[in-house]
Amino acid sequence: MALRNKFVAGNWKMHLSVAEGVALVTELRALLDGVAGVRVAVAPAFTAIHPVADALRGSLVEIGGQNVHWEKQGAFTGEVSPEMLVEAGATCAIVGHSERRQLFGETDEGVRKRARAALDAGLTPIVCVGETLAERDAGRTLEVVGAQVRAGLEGFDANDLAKLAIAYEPVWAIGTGRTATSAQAQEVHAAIRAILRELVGDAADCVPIQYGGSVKPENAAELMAQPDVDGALVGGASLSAASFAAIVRAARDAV
Ligand SMILES: O=C(CO)COP(=O)(O)O
Repeated sequence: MALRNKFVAGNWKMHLSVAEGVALVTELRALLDGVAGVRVAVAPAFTAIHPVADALRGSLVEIGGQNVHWEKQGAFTGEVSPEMLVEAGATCAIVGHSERRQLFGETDEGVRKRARAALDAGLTPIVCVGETLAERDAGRTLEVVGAQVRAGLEGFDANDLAKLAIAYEPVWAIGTGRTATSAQAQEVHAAIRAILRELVGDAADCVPIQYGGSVKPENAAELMAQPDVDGALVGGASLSAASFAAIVRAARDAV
């Protein structure tokens, strides 16, 4: 699968102060010295993006926002624009995380607008999709995830898709210690790839699809050995430089 590099991103969520974040990436860049062929990013809280970017200057580790608004500026209290993220040093932005959808009412339409604006500003959107446990138990996983993918990417062409990533994060696996099996992940990733192929043909093969949900050094290699699992979006295990670096190495080795 030389068509796409593995892409591993750490979502720090509402964790780590500026000092803790800077210390973590200082250790991380040393641990990843010489590790090539994998795209790596960390997504700190907004307040830590600039200092963490400074601490990563000259390293291959990139910075992401945990969310991004679609307007450039204006009366949108609590939001951050794509241009602001770029200025602070970010190169990517998570959009549509299940915590945003479930706790803060974000919709597929908003996710699409955030992804569009991120792309237009030169950021790589990481578009998150995933089913709840009730939806999986009802046999609706592919229907729910498929609908999120189609709605979130409506109007996007092959050029756009070449510049974004998708993260499949089953809600029941996030922060629970309960990982999808590699076969469960592969099934959904392959279904997402099939939808992308319907939308943009062979360009679908270039889109990295990350898996997220209790990814740890112990399960990363098996997950990423699946043909359509192109990396990981890591929560808890990204809060330690050693475990995040181990997951990055697993991605590098799982060609
Ligand atoms: O939500 C996640 C990443 O965005 C996954 O979180 P955990 O790795 O802590 O399960």
